[in-house]
Amino acid sequence: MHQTLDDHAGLSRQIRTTPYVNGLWVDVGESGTIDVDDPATGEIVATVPAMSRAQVRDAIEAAHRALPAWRSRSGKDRCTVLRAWAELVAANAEHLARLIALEEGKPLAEARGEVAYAGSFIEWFAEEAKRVSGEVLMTPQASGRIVVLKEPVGVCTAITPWNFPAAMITRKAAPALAAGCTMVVKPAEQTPLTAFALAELAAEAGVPPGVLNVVTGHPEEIGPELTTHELVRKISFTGSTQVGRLLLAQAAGTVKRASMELGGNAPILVFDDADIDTALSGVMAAKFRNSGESCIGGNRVYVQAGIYDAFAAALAERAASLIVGPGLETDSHIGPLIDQAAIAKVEAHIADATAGGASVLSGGTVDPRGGRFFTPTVLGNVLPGMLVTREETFGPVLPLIRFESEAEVVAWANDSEYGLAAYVFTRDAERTWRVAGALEAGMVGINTGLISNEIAPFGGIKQSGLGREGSVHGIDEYLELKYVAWENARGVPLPE
Ligand SMILES: NC(=O)C1=CN([C@@H]2O[C@H](COP(=O)(O)OP(=O)(O)OC[C@H]3O[C@@H](n4cnc5c(N)ncnc54)[C@H](OP(=O)(O)O)[C@@H]3O)[C@@H](O)[C@H]2O)C=CC1
Ligand SMILES: O=C(O)CCCC(=O)O
Repeated sequence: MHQTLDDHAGLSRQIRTTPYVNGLWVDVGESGTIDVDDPATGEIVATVPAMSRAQVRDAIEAAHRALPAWRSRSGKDRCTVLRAWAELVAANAEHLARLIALEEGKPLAEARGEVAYAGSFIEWFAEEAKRVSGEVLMTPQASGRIVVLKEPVGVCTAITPWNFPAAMITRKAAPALAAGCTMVVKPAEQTPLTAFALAELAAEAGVPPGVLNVVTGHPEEIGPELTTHELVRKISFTGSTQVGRLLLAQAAGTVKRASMELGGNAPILVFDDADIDTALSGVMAAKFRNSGESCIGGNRVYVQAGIYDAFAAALAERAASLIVGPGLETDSHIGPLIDQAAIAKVEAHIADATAGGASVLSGGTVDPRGGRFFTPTVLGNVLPGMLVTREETFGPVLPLIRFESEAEVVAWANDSEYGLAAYVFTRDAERTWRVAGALEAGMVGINTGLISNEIAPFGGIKQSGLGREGSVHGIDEYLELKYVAWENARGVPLPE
């Protein structure tokens, strides 16, 4: 089924509004429908089928049937298909960006950046498909060899969030397909249209039926099928730590492999010796990218006492200059938040901080536009332990905490069950490596607030997750090692 959207979205293709299973578009959901809205207006822009658990089981079985043919193709052959997918994503970049801006709400410039980011994972893993290589080792005796093979894990499922509707799919699907696995993806219910569009482009690129499937439905109903079906050998999830824990527990029953990209509470440490302009730009980027709706977004900003007052004033000025507006308006810097629950969370964090003595240096309220628009906010004199320093705010609120010593700030930064990203601004090389080593995080940005790219291993420690995505390591999440011990008959020694 096709559905045409209002012209205001400026989409250049017709959009798909139904799940994609085994090469077919599934028109009817046996569990009703799900509305997709434009967070800028609250208007329903599409209604998509909610599949039943049995329909999702069919998708898993289709992925299982597609596996033998896909895994037996050469890495070079899979590379060609993935490369064609990447090229189609690039060719349809503006359409995809507008779709993302429409259903997720992010500013167009950021949506375009996300499409490029999403495409970079497909291109990267297309290349990696050719480089999957094993090992040949000597046995303890001279008469044998150990051959280590890398084989695809098998059928994988992915559950993805709404905040990066394209990139979180390609960061999982591209390495899975490159490795020879097949996949069933369940996108967030707020952003299924981007997922359908990616599936359509994959099909046009030559990804065979059943190799990449997209299902939609109510998570409590279909989630257990994705995490417990015997044929599924791996689950990959990006989202909240709370849901990640639940999925891990469900998957434990059939001992599946798991990759988990979960919540964060990224600290930003700005030392007196920082280059102030670099630090201001870095903090703004780390905090306000995607309107603060990012797991690696700076959640709490520690500023050393010597520069605190001037830094706070400059940040408040920069935040006040950001333009709030619909993602599809080209001059917007901060789009609407995803839903009313997100607004409520932001308000609760601000209320808790101000009740404890923090001051609002900029913003602090729902934007005059109303709806889901929130004014970029800077809070001063925030104290460690306040809600805004403990929980992921996932919104445009930047809390500033004054610190005196390196030891003190490292202890505060590490006082969290999360360990995803951290940022440090300093010009002292010795401090750089000392602090980067001491921070409990999977990723540390030094003098930068932007750390995401396809080349780097993305992932967290502690309760921020398991495994790494992107980089040369990302494909290993979809490969099993098999070792074959080979002995010469009668133990005849082999030549060196
Ligand atoms: N680490 C990250 O990248 C992200 C972190 N978050 C954090 O989580 C908070 C809440 O956001 P939210 O969107 O609710 O995040 P969730 O973790 O609830 O959602 C992420 C994905 O998990 C799915 N899901 C939710 N519950 C289940 C379930 N029981 N079984 C199977 N799948 C499930 C969602 O489906 P559905 O959409 O259908 O509910 C969605 O596809 C945010 O404020 C933020 O703090 C959110 C998004 C990304
Ligand atoms: O916030 C997230 O859900 C993780 C994606 C962010 C990124 O890759 O930069």
